[in-house]
Amino acid sequence: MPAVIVDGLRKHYGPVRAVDGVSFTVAEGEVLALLGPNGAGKTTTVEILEGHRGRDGGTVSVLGLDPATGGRAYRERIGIVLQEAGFEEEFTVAELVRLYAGFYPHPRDPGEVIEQVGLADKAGARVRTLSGGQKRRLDLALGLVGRPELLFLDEPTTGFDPSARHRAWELIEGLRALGTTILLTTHYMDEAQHLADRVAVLRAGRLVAIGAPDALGGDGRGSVLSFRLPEGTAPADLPALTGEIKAYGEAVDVRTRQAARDMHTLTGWALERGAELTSLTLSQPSLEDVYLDLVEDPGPSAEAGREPAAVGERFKASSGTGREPAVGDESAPRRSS
Ligand SMILES: Nc1ncnc2c1ncn2[C@@H]1O[C@H](COP(=O)(O)OP(=O)(O)OP(=O)(O)O)[C@@H](O)[C@H]1O
Repeated sequence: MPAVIVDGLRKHYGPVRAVDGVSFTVAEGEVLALLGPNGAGKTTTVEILEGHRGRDGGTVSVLGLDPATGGRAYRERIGIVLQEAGFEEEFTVAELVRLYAGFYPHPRDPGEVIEQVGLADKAGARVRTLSGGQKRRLDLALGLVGRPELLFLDEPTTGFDPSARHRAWELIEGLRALGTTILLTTHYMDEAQHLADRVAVLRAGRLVAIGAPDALGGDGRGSVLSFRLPEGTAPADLPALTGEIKAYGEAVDVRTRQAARDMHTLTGWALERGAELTSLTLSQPSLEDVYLDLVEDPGPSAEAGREPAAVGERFKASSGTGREPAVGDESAPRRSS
């Protein structure tokens, strides 16, 4: 049985359809990354799964329980790392991690967790003296200490320096290796690519694609033909290609589904001119390219009533709106924002 089953989930705030009929599953031990622009509905979805927001429709099962009614038994089995945690500032790091450990029946060793997140030298420091990135690491420690079966990570490395980010990734990979199911939100495509077994892309409250990071978009992704313009030529001089041409100064990218044909046209054109095509490469679009296609493409009218794109389909989306979330206030253990 999947660790998470979400079916037809809906949450509306007046006219705003924050989550508008979203369905997906997360397998036991899987890492799923929820992606989407600001206001797409990621936090709302995650907070419903955490049991911190109510829903207006649909069914949700997490670890076999309904988060809305699972109570303490449910909260003891999950870990939550929030985007912006409010801390008990006068505690020391060690005191706070120990305090949280006390909320759970089978906690990890607080000292070990502090070490794992790289705060050993700050164990005795008061929380208010920590830097922003160090507070985020403390967040992570508090999410881990209860030995959760399922961990929710809301933008877990925002504000981390590059080495702290890699350390956090290693930590998350370690948890995955131990069989922890992880649902994370992130705006970093490299993070999703690195950590996630699958990514789900939300846009304006709807799921527009779900699949492995390398397969998102499937055959529909096409290829990217990249080269530098030969000297003395402009993009306007290029021959007609089947793919879409984008020039960035002298660098040109062609997104194409007919790579052989476009490559042939292009190299023929260069040969005729006695020109060289330097840095000519053929590659797959990055997760970021595919993501931007998904969230930037046409207006909302194009997606009404659409099902999430199966891998291999063309999918469309446009960006969501900004948000001012009012975080639900039910239930401990959870820090207030
Ligand atoms: N408590 C609330 N009251 C009213 N509208 C809300 C509330 N919470 C969220 N919304 C709206 O719901 C939509 C989805 O917001 P949500 O916070 O889920 O987006 P998100 O994908 O997490 O965004 P971000 O990347 O900025 O964190 C937005 O339009 C937001 O303004």
